[in-house]
Amino acid sequence: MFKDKTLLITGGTGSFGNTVLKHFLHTDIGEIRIFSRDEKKQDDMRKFFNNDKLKFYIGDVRNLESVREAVRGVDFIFHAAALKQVPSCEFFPMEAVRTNVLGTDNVLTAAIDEGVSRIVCLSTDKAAYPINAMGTSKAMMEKVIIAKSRNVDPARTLIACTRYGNVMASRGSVIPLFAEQIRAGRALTVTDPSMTRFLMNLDEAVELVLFAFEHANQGDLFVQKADASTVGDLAVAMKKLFQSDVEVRVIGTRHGEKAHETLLTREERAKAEDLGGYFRVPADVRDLNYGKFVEQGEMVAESTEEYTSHNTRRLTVDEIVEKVKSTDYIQQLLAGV
Ligand SMILES: O=c1ccn([C@@H]2O[C@H](COP(=O)(O)OP(=O)(O)O[C@H]3O[C@H](CO)[C@H](O)[C@H](O)[C@H]3O)[C@@H](O)[C@H]2O)c(=O)[nH]1
Repeated sequence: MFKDKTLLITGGTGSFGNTVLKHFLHTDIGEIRIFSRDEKKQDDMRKFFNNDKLKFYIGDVRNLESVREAVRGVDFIFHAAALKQVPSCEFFPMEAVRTNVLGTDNVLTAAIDEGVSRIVCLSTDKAAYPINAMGTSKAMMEKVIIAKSRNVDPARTLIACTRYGNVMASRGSVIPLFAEQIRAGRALTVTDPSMTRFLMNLDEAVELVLFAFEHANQGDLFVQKADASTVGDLAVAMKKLFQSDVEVRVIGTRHGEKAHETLLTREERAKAEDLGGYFRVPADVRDLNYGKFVEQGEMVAESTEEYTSHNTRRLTVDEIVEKVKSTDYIQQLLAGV
């Protein structure tokens, strides 16, 4: 599907963008455009990949004109640009609104006007039953996606969404933090040992986007089934991996944190289609006129449980060690790079 096509990745200098390039740059794809705000990161990538298929656009999803320029002539978009750190969004919620909600609206507006044929947007488990500003802004982003998708012909522009769990070793996340603490011989700062998170690696995150890309109907939301771990077990696994005997110190939860994450709400799971490794949640395509449902009776959702990091399969400490060890970040640390 990608032969000779042009793919735009918003927020493309992040770990997701880099992993997509690892998978795609040497295929028969025509061009990959990286759109982001940071000229330094773009320059590093330009030098690192040194490939004519790769083009760079400086801009900000908050600025529609800059998005329009990058979208011109594009066939497909992976929309990854976001503010995604939970604590910082708690302090600057309007910044999350500007990037995650208004920015997504800009990307979709430009894409629809330009007739981009497929767009996959990246969301997070924190958007399901959100309690923090980051999750709330991503929940609104999902609503913008579905509302936009209702008014566009899928044969011209198809829009889908994916929801991730925690991507292991992503920038600013707990695994690099624990690794640094171990290297410095300091105690591991565990917020709450019983807190759970879905653990995904970057390749799985890209697989999820590609699965959505291939299988989506208009407005669909996709999640990948994933295993989870407690933070306490993650700390034990990191100590085991680095053969360290540093202490573990419990510091209490941070701003806006949930004990457990939800990949599918109960309502979504009731209508989700089980596709083996993935769930597809179709968009609610009813219009605003509920009269016909009242007259003809309404389908009642089955009583299904939500899909959370608490009720999914729990990894053992040894499984966490293996999973964490598979990340490039840890491989490089172990190799002393
Ligand atoms: O010093 C710390 C920091 C974090 N944690 C715990 O480790 C787990 C993971 O924390 P991260 O900061 O790595 O991740 P979050 O769950 O807060 O959010 C992360 O996952 C999101 C997706 O769900 C987004 O990708 C977001 O960018 C990323 O920060 C949490 O239970 C947290 O409480 C600790 O125990 N000690």
